[in-house]
Amino acid sequence: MPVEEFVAGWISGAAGLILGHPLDTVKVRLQTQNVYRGIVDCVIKTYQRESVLGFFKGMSFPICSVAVVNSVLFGTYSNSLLLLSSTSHQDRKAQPPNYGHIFVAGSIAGFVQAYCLAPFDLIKVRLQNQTEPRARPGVAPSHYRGPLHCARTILREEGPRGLFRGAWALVLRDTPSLGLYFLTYEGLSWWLTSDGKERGSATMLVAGGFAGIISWVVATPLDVVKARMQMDGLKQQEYRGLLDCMVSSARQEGPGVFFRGLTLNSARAFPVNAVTFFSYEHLLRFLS
Ligand SMILES: CN(C)C(=N)NCCC[C@H](N)C(=O)O
Repeated sequence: MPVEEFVAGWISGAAGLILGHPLDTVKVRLQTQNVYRGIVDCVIKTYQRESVLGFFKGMSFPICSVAVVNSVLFGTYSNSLLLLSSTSHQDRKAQPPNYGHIFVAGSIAGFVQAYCLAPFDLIKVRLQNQTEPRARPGVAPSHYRGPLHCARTILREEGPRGLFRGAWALVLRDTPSLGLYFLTYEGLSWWLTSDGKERGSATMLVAGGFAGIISWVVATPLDVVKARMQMDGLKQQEYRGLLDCMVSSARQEGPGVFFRGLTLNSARAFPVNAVTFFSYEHLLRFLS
């Protein structure tokens, strides 16, 4: 089992995460809170109330967990592809990719990583949604004082299952969208690289960026449902399940609700995933 795929996945994921977190915070708030008139309004209110630090709420935990999550994603993808096509990362560069195998391996990786990601993502979303300014004397503290306090509080208030709120929506979001993610990356990389040549840095950046945009466009409707399910239960429980969340969100806010955060998801997807694939490929070359 190629260990370097796991290591490269971890480091590249951390690089992408730091780059995209501020936009991710704005997106999560727009998807779950009906108090903003749009992206600019949310950015201004966040800055005024919480300063620039508000955009980085909930980032420390994903920086640690990305080690697990991204190495599981890239490691499972690469090893599933190895099983399906019996070719290593090096051999695959010399022959045309089998797109069916790539989609299936990406979907398996998406399914597996969604389960690892679920509790970390839930904690990130809960912390990102705390709009109180930093704790000061005389100002009421936030419900959660940090990632570990958040995990402990969820366990106490909602039980162990509380940590997996929204996990099904996450699995449904990531299984097909990650199949598409790797399919787009491999397809574009193959198309942009002349026969017999090594994949170039510009190719990695462009293919990674478009893989991010296409997969996030497809993933956004379930991303909205996932974020709402994850916030459900904090005050009271509003939804009876995934389907109920979809139906009542559409009834109350119209079908457009499923595209909330689409612009931000697409805007952050290009740089985040360009950097992720670029560092992943270069780290793999360096490690193997
Ligand atoms: C559509 N989805 C869920 C994905 N493409 N996921 C994989 C890329 C994740 C990357 N850290 C990002 O946040 O874009």
